[in-house]
Amino acid sequence: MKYLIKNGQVLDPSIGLNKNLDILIEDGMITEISESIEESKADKIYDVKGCIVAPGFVDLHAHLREPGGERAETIETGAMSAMNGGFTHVCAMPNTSPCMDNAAIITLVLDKARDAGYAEVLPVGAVSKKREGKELASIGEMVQKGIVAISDDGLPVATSDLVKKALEYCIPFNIPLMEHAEDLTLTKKAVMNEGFYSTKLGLKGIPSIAEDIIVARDIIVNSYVKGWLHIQHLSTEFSLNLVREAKSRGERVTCEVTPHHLYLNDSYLESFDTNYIMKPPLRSEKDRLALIEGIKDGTIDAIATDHAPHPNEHKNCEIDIAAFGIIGFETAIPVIIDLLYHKHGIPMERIIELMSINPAKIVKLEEGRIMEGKKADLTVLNPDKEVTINPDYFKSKARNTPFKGLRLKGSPVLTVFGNRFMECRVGD
Ligand SMILES: NC(=O)N[C@@H](CC(=O)O)C(=O)O
Ligand SMILES: [Zn+2]
Ligand SMILES: [Zn+2]
Repeated sequence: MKYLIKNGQVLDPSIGLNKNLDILIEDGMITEISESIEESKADKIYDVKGCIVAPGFVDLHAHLREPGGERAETIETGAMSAMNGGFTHVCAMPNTSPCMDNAAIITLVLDKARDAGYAEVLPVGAVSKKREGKELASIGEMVQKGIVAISDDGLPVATSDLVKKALEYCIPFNIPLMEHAEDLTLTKKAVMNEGFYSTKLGLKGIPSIAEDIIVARDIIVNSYVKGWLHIQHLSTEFSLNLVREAKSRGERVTCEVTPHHLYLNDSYLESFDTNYIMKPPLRSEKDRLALIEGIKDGTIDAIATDHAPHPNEHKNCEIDIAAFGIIGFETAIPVIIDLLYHKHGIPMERIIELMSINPAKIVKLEEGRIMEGKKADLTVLNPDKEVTINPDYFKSKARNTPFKGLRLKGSPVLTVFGNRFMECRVGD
């Protein structure tokens, strides 16, 4: 099959490309890019006038739940949902059951992802065996199978000793240790950010220092061993400053933030809706604005969804027993384009850097350049199309989103990865 993507604004900041161009794709490869390509050359034509054609978006942080959590999501539904949201690559966190802590299970995940044939799945191996925080998992063997990072996500790396060993172990493989920064001694039975709203609502708070203490610990260890630390779902102003300072000292520290921590704050908990419950919790307005500053000044490397599907019964319950986490693939582009591009005037190039170029670099992807002779790896989005988010269109099995019914400006339109094409639909 030959596909022609016509009339899009092709934007690839990594090679300084910003031009209205047509793209011809044959057998999954880009064979021609030029100002006007004859329609007769293609079997199928997508006219994407008014849309941005960007290198495929890469999500550094997602939970696909397989094996073990298939009632919430499978690798197939997760990878399909990712493509419907505009992602061509997603990193799968290892908190499955059994946990992704050995070569055999990494192979299983990759086989299932290949059979599914949607977004490419990049597995992240556990730091410790069974994520118990006692001894290192078989990291070397997992690297051979294709893990792109290690993380005990859902939990912090348990001890300074383990952080040190894990960072040292990763140096020859040149992969990051991805940290879920939460000091568990400070977060027991807590449900939301500690502050004005937790006091007002009478809910037990998760203090911002629970995150900051672990970020500080890890930065100290990382500067000592000269490793590569990546902070996951960073949510506080203080942690952001720690990362900013580490970067200014030339240390190798990268970080991601989620669309929900950029868009929402802890005041939304007044609704008592369990779809506002996640880890880290939605923070104060001051923290949220600091994160937007971090987007503007370059401190933040990537936007990652932390797509965390849960079955309905784990959310349809009292707030203090609800599961933490929300789905994110299919709302990321509308939330980010509406907020960062339209409301904060952040250039589209910077958004593409945060959602494609930088995350692709972190997991060392070769694809993604919009050039003749390269594999087609594209995210097409319409920045001016308004959508009312409607989970009925979602490909994810789960429905735990706080963005249902929200009207947002910006929508994914088409995702292309090789021969895999998906026309996106996330709302009306
Ligand atoms: N973010 C969450 O609230 N939950 C994640 C775990 C995690 O990312 O820490 C999950 O696996 O459900
Ligand atoms: Zn986490
Ligand atoms: Zn996570």
